[in-house]
Amino acid sequence: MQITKITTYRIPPRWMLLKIETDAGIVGWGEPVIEGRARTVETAVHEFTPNLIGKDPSRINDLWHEMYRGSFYRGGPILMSAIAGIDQALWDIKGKALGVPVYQLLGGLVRDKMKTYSWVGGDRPADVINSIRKLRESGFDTFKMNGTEELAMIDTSIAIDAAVARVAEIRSAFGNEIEFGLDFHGRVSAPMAKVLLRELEPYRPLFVEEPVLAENAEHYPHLAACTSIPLAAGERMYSRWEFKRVFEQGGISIVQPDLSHAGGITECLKIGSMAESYDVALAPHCPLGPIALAACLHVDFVSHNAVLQEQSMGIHYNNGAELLDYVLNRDDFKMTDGYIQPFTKPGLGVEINEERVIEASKNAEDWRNPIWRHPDGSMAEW
Ligand SMILES: O=C(O)[C@H](O)[C@@H](O)[C@@H](O)[C@H](O)CO
Ligand SMILES: [Mg+2]
Repeated sequence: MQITKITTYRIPPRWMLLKIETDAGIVGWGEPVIEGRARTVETAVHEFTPNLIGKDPSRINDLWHEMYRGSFYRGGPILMSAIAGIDQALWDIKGKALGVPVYQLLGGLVRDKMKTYSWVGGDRPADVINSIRKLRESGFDTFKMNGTEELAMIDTSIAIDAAVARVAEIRSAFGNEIEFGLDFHGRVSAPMAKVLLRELEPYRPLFVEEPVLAENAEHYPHLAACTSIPLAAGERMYSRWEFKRVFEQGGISIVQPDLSHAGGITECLKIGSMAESYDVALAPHCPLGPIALAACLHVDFVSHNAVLQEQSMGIHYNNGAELLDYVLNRDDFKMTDGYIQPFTKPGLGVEINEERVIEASKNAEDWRNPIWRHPDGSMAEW
């Protein structure tokens, strides 16, 4: 079999799908994207393309190394997202060619269903109580929200109390019938993270995500030493070589590699198994579309230390299209009480509605994350 064509489709709300065609008529789909840099990743995909046309798509490992090691300058969000989408599509092709779901090619199921969580509260966490109430009706009991709005490097007790009050309100409304993670979203400096973690301790969040920016990872062990709250990170780390330093120094209890940012199924499977050897849990990051989520789930279904899966249904970013809008058969994702059942179809197990994708790609807007500023006019982390 040979790769004959690679096509990319930038589509609302802020995703990109990639289609790899072969001379055997088998097609694979991937989802390479960095939110806000779709065009840059698209260029990176098409820079890899000439070297992929004519190649045997079954040689996923060799193609992965050629894309990764063949670039003198390697790693980082753009190249690793381009590689991720191509890798996902190659696994989709392999599963379809052999007539089995990808997880069967990775050793088969370690679980019968995968637990997911839902976002609530939006960019500026508000109205979370009603959102949680609504989502509980569809069986969810685990949620995630932003832990705070923008925060100065050294902020006030009022700002800290506002963040804590929101969490206290959730606990008093639902007790321990629900669990929730708090995403600090890189908005919190190391000094403020220490204060917030201490004040949040009594409410036992399930985890605190990106307690500081990924580039300040050296703080993870110190922050972990001053709290019992599990710390989570990973969406802005892009390869084993970044994760290994975090495993070595300790401090992170849950890693969240993004299957569309960190080199795809091939790389994230390795990151997950490295994590297991450090007794670190795996909870893949996925605020994106259906192919990204499917790729995550195939890794979850074969990873002993996979504990939770992010999915973007109803997420505050999905304006203009929802998670399953481009999927021909919504039952590809069988969700009951917040759990997703294993795929049954070959490959990634999701049939893309290509007609809808092509239509939507015709006038897809370029999504950009908001630019936030502090009251004094200085840049704030979004
Ligand atoms: O945990 C999450 O989903 C992420 O922090 C998410 O909010 C960001 O990755 C966002 O997609 C960036 O544009
Ligand atoms: Mg996050």
